[in-house]
Amino acid sequence: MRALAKAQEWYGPHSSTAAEWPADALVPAKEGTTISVVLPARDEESTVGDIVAAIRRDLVERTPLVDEILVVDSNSTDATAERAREAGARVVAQAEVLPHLPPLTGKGEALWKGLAAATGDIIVYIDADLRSFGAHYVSGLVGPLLVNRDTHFVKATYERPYIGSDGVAQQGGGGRVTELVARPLLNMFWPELAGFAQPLGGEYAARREVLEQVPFVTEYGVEFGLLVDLLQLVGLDAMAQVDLGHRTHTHQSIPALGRMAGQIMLTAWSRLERQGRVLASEPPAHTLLQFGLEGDAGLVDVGVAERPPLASLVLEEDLA
Ligand SMILES: O=c1ccn([C@@H]2O[C@H](COP(=O)(O)OP(=O)(O)O[C@H]3O[C@H](CO)[C@@H](O)[C@H](O)[C@H]3O)[C@@H](O)[C@H]2O)c(=O)[nH]1
Ligand SMILES: O=C(O)[C@H](O)COP(=O)(O)O
Repeated sequence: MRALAKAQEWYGPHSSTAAEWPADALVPAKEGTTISVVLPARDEESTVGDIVAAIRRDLVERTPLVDEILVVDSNSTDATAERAREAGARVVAQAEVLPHLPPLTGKGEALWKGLAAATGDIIVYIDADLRSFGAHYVSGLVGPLLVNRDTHFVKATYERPYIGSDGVAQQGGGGRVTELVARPLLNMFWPELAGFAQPLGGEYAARREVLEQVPFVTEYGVEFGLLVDLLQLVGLDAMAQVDLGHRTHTHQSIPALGRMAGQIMLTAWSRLERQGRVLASEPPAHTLLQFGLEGDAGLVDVGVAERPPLASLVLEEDLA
């Protein structure tokens, strides 16, 4: 109960809206701090170009807030890399960053490789499948970091509709894994984080030095793992939330969300074990039996791997 009260106390002083952080007012606060926007992208040729072009136009050319736009091409089989490059991003292939390491897959891997390849002091992660992107997403997320040196991590919140195949938007219907899995788990085990309304959202910003000190779970466990690990590393008062308005993106199918849910549950389990809060007599299974519409069934692996804190790797390589 005390932790939940802490979340409630945190909410007011650590919440703001994007309108409070106009890009041009933030430029003087940079004082030499460099900002990289990193977009993980797997087969996002239809959206990535517009997002990159908007950042370039509004936050590089019109207002000099962003120093680098980096797209991590996550094994795309479409024209994602070309579209991103044409729009003005630097593009790196996920497998070609730190190529001496055995490659892993998934979104978390793309984010970790993006951190390794980007140069900025502040890293802003933005999903490349957004259909509602505006430059205020980036300025809103960096605002609290530029203005308050004690803030280390800023997470977005927004209204998330579900847009059906008929194009009709159902208000508040999006974020199904968020509502059915992630938020219940956080409220049960890390109630201090209950004030983060969109814990799974792909838009957040942080100082490089803190991101380099935490592990990155591969696949879709990455956002859940980062929230829990950063809470432990920097504490709730160094974390903030900014309302970016609304967010629409490409929805995944229910079976795909089932796999995402499994990855998030395994991430939560790994953190409970690491924090000494559960003692397992055997590890949880990481396979999921899923059924198709034709009654067909198949096993899928929802196990997640983990990259170590980037700083530990750099240190190891320096010592070698
Ligand atoms: O192997 C992958 C999978 C995804 N992505 C990219 O990551 C972003 C988000 O992925 P998406 O498949 O669209 O995820 P969502 O269904 O939108 O899942 C939500 O919930 C996930 C779990 O927390 C978060 O990782 C997502 O950012 C969040 O939008 C997109 O730009 C993808 O192209 C990769 O780069 N590599
Ligand atoms: O964040 C989530 O819960 C997942 O991305 C699913 O989102 P959706 O229900 O809007 O597709």
